Amino acid sequence: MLPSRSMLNDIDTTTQWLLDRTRHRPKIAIICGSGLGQLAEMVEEADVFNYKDIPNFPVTTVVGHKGRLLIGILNGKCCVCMQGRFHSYEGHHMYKLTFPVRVFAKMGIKLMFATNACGSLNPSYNVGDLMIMRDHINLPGLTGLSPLVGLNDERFGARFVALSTAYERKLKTLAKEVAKNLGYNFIQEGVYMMQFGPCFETVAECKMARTMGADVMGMSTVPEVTVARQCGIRCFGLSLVTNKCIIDENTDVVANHEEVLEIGRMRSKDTQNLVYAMTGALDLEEYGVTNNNHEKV
Ligand SMILES: O=P(O)(O)O[C@H]1O[C@H](CO)[C@@H](O)[C@H]1O
Ligand code: HPA
Repeated sequence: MLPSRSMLNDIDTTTQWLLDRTRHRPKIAIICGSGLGQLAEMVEEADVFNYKDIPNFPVTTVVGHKGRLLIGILNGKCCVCMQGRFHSYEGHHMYKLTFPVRVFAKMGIKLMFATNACGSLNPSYNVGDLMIMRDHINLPGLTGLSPLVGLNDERFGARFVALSTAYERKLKTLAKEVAKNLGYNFIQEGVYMMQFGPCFETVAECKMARTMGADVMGMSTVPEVTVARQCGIRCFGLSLVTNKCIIDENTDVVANHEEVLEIGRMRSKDTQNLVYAMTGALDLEEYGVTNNNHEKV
């Protein structure tokens, strides 16, 4: 279903509903990927909302995605954190699965950190590596499935959105500095390819993706970043390599979601520490935040 005028009005309703129920005024949004939900537990003084209680919010159906929104303080910065995201393969229209991002824009969010689990295509990557997203390839988008298809509400941004600057350069640099200070020797920087899911890729698809320039494959993040960029939100993407994509027809090893969650748990603390340190190091004034009050006035 394409967005209608009334669906666009739902954004205002949901934003106001949340702002009426929290004293916080977040400037940073964080989205937790599969198995990475523990990140949300670091948010202090949190007002917590179950997705099912938030008007117009979709609900999560995937194991490893808890379905809670937390609004509070992370390392001195006011954040909203999605403990669990929505995926197109769950049956959500791209417009609906990115609904929270538009709500965030209305709330005044300036920066978005999106995390995800992914399979690696790049032979030099290892399971457990964290990849800073340099860029993405939007396979569904290139074949006509974009969250920006349909009615465009100019309040959120332009009809035609430039994505050559999808991932903020300053945030990539900051991530590398912070990772170095933390002594991480498992940091990569590369290109994430989104496929629609929910099937893991065939061998031929992996070979195609590698040829096209992808370092990792996943089934999320790109719609959220697309909408965030339309709204002028600066984005940072972090992918945890939870498995290697299978590029050999003669093996019986197969990808599976349990392994994805297990590696997520294994790297949970390291991912948390990186996001925590980055958040603390951010100078929000550089991102147009002049009033850094945490609370409503
Ligand atoms: O992208 P996130 O939400 O981290 O989840 C990844 O893990 C799931 C597959 O195991 C897929 O949903 C894939 O996109
Ligand atoms: N492919 C697609 N999505 C994924 C993978 C994968 O191998 N691992 C985790 N999410």
